[in-house]
Amino acid sequence: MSTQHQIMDSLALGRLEINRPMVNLGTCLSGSVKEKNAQGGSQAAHLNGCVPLSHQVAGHKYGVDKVGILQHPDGTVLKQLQPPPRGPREMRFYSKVYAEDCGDPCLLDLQHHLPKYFGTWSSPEYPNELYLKLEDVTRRFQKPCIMDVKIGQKSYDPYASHEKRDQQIKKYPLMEEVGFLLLGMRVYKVNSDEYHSYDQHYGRGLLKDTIKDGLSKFFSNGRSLRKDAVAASILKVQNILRWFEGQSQLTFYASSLLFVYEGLPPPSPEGHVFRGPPEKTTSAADACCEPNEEVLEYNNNIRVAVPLDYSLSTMYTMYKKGCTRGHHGEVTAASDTTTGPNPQEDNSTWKCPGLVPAEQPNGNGIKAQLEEESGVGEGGRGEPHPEQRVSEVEVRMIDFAHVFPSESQDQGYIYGLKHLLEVLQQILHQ
Ligand SMILES: Nc1ncnc2c1ncn2[C@@H]1O[C@H](COP(=O)(O)OP(=O)(O)OP(=O)(O)O)[C@@H](O)[C@H]1O
Ligand SMILES: O=P(O)(O)O[C@@H]1[C@H](O)[C@H](O)[C@@H](OP(=O)(O)O)[C@H](OP(=O)(O)O)[C@H]1O
Repeated sequence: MSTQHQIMDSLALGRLEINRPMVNLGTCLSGSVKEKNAQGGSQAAHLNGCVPLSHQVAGHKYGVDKVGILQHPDGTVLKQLQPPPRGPREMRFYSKVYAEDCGDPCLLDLQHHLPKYFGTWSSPEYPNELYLKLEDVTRRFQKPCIMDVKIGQKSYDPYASHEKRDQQIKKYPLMEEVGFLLLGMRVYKVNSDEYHSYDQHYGRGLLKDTIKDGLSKFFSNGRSLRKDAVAASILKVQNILRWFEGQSQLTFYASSLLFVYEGLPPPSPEGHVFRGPPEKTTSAADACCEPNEEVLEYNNNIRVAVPLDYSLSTMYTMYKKGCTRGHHGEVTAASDTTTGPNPQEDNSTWKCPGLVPAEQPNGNGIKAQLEEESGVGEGGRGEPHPEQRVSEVEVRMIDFAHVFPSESQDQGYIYGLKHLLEVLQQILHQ
């Protein structure tokens, strides 16, 4: 039996091993940084029940013999640990933030902006090949529109070789000035029922004066500019900025924000929701123009009864009024059931790493846990209750292969966030 089949087999039998991560971020983050070296190749192309992440919009460096990121039907993704030092560093970052005994309010607050972490996973056949088991941020969306934006003025860390530094600078010389880079996106077009994909080259081609238009493609569904999604994204990014302005213990390089919003249009007055035929995808080098798009202002999914002449600022204010201040002072949509769990309210379920209770060795409990929190019932991608639809935007921080301890604010990341917010505001008010 091939190794791949062995892994598939063990998954089918539910023989998953959830490993308790080694929690020692301090050592890892401050430890010596070795050059990236090759890890033993992974033989698994598909793990049973898992599929390669169809919506992966960035991060294709794994090569042919690597699994990369897999989507599990329980509402999680498995991210293969990258070769050292990146993979272990990312693992220890998650382990620290989600540590069971974590009492640091700053890190507890950070959990709200990250995918939930369920520890590491490996197959019995390949116990040395580790995967990070993470919440699939797109899981509750029917037609997820996804964008990956790398944040910061430097996309290389202080330990990077000259070669690596040059490689990164050459890829996007404007990083220092712009503070962010669009790595990729996938946009659902309601008029054609297709996804348009934009790869890293699209983002690298954006200059200062074209960034706004470049970014607004993410919110253009072929029929309208989704200002509701822009406004909701702004609120989420502002929360992240607030977190960064309040912390001086971590510095992030080459880390991303993952944006997701529901691409399906809101239900018709009769309550019908257009789901469209099965997905089609086009690569959209040529899909950058949206002729005759009108700017409609509608809530993503809730039908908001508003007079036609409502100004955008009124809409935006209305949107904001649907928001409350969360437990940690963060702003969340009133019906937002998707932000991370409040560890102080629920000590039993989300107590940090290792995370998957022993009695759920195949991780099946994760699905129920995620569903319970998102209010999505059996099927995972079912129709959410109308009241939940206002919050159907996610902005989460991902990719922590280059996170280091610090003693000052992360100015590079803050700069990037502020500029990104400026551009989003411009899109909102255009
Ligand atoms: N938790 C998640 N939920 C849903 N999708 C995810 C999640 N994490 C990652 N992805 C998808 O996978 C892509 C790559 O993720 P990530 O940046 O973590 O991988 P990477 O291999 O480290 O990438 P890079 O080569 O850019 O460093 C993202 O752009 C996104 O499309
Ligand atoms: O967008 P591309 O062209 O795929 O470029 C990759 C991207 O910048 C990754 O973020 C980076 O990994 P890190 O962020 O972890 O450095 C990787 O470095 P690598 O070539 O050294 O793997 C680059 O190749």
